[in-house]
Amino acid sequence: MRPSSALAKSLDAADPLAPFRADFALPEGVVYLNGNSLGPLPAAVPGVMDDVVRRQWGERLIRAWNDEDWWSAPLRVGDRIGRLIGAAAGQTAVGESTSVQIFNTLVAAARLRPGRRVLVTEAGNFPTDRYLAASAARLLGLEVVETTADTLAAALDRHAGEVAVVFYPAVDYCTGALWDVAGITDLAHRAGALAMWDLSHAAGAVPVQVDADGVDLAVGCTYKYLSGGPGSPAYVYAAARHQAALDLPLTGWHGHARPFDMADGFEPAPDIARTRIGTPHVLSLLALEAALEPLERAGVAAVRDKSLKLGEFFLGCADSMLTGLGFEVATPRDPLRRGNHFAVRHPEAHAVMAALKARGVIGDVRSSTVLRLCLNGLYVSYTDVHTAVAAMQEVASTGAHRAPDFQVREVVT
Ligand SMILES: Cc1ncc(COP(=O)(O)O)c(C=O)c1O
Ligand SMILES: Nc1c(O)cccc1C(=O)C[C@H](N)C(=O)O
Repeated sequence: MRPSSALAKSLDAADPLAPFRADFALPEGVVYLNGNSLGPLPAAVPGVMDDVVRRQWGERLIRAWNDEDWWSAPLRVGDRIGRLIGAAAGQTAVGESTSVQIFNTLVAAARLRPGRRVLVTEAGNFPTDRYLAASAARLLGLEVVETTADTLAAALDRHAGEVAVVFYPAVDYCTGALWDVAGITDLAHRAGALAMWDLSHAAGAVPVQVDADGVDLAVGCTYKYLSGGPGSPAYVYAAARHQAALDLPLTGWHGHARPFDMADGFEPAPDIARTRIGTPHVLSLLALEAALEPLERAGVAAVRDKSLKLGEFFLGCADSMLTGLGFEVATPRDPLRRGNHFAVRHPEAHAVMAALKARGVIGDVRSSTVLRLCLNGLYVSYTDVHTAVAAMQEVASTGAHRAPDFQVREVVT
């Protein structure tokens, strides 16, 4: 059937996840397709934060570390995120920023393979991942080799016996391509290397099975598909088999085996707690904890199923409404090879996105010509998708984006 607003309406009426939209405080008149950058505010979070700030902090004061169990929050919330990425309990902790966790975990990963001098990363990895891989390599005297999924096997052969870690993103932040976590992890292992993954664009969006896939280490941010809020703390996964040997460069007191002994020397906790560093960002951490509930209730598999259906509907709309208007879908069409956002090239992407935002359709732009549109099945509707594509058609066919207002590039794109 030809994609239309009527079809969108009927698909919405039959959508079992439609009620989950009410779990998010989305403003009226906004089509929010930027959950791959900042997930929307879950409706329950303001009430929880009011309690955390006024009662827990305001009234319980320092006692809240025990009474409200602030102390255990990094591992408690870690286990909840662990369930979303296929990790059994005791292997995931929350805290610090994604960048800090990437550096800390990557150095520790390389230290698990002493004598190996190569760190393999993915050429299109998010900039912070590449910058930090380069810095970790400088610190450890390693060489960084950038590969793509197509060139990885050859690079591992070329550097046989030398590769310490293969560090890949599960979903490409720009194109939305989904990498084969199990297959690449296996390749890394066959080369004697460890596999470390950045799950930022995958966790909560696509089914990830870190334990079943034999992943060694992983990190990810929580403000995208987990809706933890701007700057919410990242998570680190360390497979149980590696924890006792994990030599992390940032040895803060929260990762000590007995933090309140205030001992002279650092003795790492025997388990995942050693990945803790300093005092967690408690307010953000507790906002994140409250934010996870709708996704947990819906289940990642159901969200993924709907997101893929939204994707098919989007492709149908794009094929029938955007042809000849300068747009080109850059994300793989194969559902097995795409994550949860679409990359659509347009030579005037910044101006087009500015015009779309003026019409209430919010996405973002990367690599100057790529519009990113995130179709998160948890709260995006078929009608949203149709509205967005209709706005793209209207803007590009009328040249509305060429208005002077839309020629100014914003600081955050
Ligand atoms: C793949 C990936 N890694 C890391 C980050 C960000 O790291 P941080 O939260 O430290 O800014 C992002 C997004 O900003 C990302 O997309
Ligand atoms: N982390 C962000 C930020 O601090 C400001 C604005 C956007 C972001 C993002 O999350 C960008 C995102 N990781 C990306 O895929 O481009």
